[in-house]
Amino acid sequence: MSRTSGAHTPDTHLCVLLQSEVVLSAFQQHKEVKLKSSPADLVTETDQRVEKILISAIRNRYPQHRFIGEESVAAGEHLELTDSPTWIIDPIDGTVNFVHRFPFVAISIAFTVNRQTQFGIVYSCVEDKLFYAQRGGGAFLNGEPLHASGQQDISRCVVVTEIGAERDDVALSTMTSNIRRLLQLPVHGVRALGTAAVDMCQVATGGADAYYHIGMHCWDIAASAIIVQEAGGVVMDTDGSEFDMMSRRVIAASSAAVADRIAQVIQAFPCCRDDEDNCGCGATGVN
Ligand SMILES: O=P(O)(O)OC(CO)CO
Ligand SMILES: [Mg+2]
Ligand SMILES: [Mg+2]
Repeated sequence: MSRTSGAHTPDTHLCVLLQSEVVLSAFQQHKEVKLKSSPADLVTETDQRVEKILISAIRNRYPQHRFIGEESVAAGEHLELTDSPTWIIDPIDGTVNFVHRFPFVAISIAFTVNRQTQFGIVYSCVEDKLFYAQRGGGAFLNGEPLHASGQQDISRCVVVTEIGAERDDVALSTMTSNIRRLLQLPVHGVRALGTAAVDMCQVATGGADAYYHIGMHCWDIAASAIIVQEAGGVVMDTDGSEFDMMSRRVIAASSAAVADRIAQVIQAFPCCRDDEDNCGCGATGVN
């Protein structure tokens, strides 16, 4: 990468580790909680603060770069992924966990050029686990190489998913029936940690064999998607097509066989793309 469009993971690691101190020091404290799109979509002052500090630190160093940040978008900023160098930031992935002190919360940062992710960093703050991957350079956890399990047989898989923040009937019945369909295959188990970024990183470690979800946003999944790919896993859309971080649909798996099988089994529900304001499907674009 060139000096002007490029950015380097060590700089960003440092930035993320510094901000994790902010997250950890607030973790045990009482938090003022506000609702966003649903009673289960929460934001705290720490989410907003961490995002502001990260963007200002990165902008200082790379003034030409663009940003897509969860809390900036929630505050009304237009969400658009262009060919320009862009940082996609989730300041706290797992805000519900953070509010309840359930110990899985992460800072997630992806960097894209020409809409292609160049590197991704997920720092699981309480666990003190730094996951990262650079395109073509492999995936690592605290400096040690990561490898997906390579499992090919869906009936021997641990599958991770999330309940999500949607509470409408169609989303809830589709989500629960998808879990039921997988359990009936059967799979070995279905898990949910409350943070999509850390869920997907479990696939990169081989601790889980697959993750799927409909309704996450680009900031939840962009960094962990490249971490899964660089660990030898497969990332695709839930309809079996190529992964598109704006589609809000993702399967991350240990192998193409497992990803394909999950795509065959699960059903989708209407969900506006991240980069489409009014798609007309009746579901909200930002939640
Ligand atoms: O806590 P956040 O950033 O809203 O993300 C959630 C999405 O439901 C977990 O991945
Ligand atoms: Mg998130
Ligand atoms: Mg968040």
